[in-house]
Amino acid sequence: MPRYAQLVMGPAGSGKSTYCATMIEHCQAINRSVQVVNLDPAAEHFNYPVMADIRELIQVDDVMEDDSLRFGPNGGLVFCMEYFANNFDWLEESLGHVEDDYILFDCPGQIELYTHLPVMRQLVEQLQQWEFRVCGVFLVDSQFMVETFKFISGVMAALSAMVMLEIPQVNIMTKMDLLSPKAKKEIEKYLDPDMYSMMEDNSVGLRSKKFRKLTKAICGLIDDYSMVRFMPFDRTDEEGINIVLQHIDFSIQYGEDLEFKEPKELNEEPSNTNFDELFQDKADS
Ligand SMILES: Nc1nc2c(ncn2[C@@H]2O[C@H](COP(=O)(O)OP(=O)(O)OP(=O)(O)O)[C@@H](O)[C@H]2O)c(=O)[nH]1
Ligand SMILES: [Mg+2]
Repeated sequence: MPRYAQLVMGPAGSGKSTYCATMIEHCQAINRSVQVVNLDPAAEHFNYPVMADIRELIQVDDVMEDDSLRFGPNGGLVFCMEYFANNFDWLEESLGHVEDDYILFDCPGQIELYTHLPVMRQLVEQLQQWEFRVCGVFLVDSQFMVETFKFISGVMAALSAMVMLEIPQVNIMTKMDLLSPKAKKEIEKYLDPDMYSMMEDNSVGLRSKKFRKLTKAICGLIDDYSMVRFMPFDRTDEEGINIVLQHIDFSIQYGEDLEFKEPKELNEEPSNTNFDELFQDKADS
């Protein structure tokens, strides 16, 4: 039986932990069993129950306080993640093996983890060895996406992760609930954008010919990978959350091997099933 995982990635503060908490709530509501593993050794608090927490293995504060290491917060985090990569047996033990596992991994926000450090790739390979089908979920804050150049840099970050990890990836624009109706309209063109026309729109502001050429080359690269699509994520919109989840499920073929389960039978009748009486009461009043 395959197992399923979402690797929830994205820059600092993009909403990864909130995404995990929202997904868990949503899955509980639709009666689906999903667990979260916290992989952020610097996390202080999160609003979801965890199945496993990397801080049981190592914490950034301990690394920073260690006199022989003397790391700052970023170096400390990289050290923790490398330590984690050398101790995957801790994760194996924490995960156990439940049939049809579906696990969200809430990752740290340091962007270098997804662009050039090998840790996340090692994690993906390890998960695949444990029969997980892994989908990358890359989050970008919609607040930063309302201008073309910010958008391009967000896309480049998502693209680096995709090229580095070589797994299916779904890109998500978070915090849609914070946008004004005008900004919401504006952002629609960024969800499924045409990079070239987007560049043309802004080329008046480009400083030099060289800069314009470089931007054009970058837009071409993004277009070639055809991965510029973003899905909007509004944590207050259940239907939208469901669409995102279906999209991710589809990319890892979740549900194809599931066995049909009979719904649980109710043992006793609920107490207020005397509908005749109920309607009669209503009609009388
Ligand atoms: N209104 C709104 N706020 C959000 C949403 N997602 C996240 N936030 C807020 O954004 C801030 C950062 O969210 P987190 O979920 O902690 O982000 P993160 O990516 O886990 O952050 P790091 O783990 O520090 O990298 C918090 O104050 C959240 O309440 C959202 O969809 N809507
Ligand atoms: Mg977080």
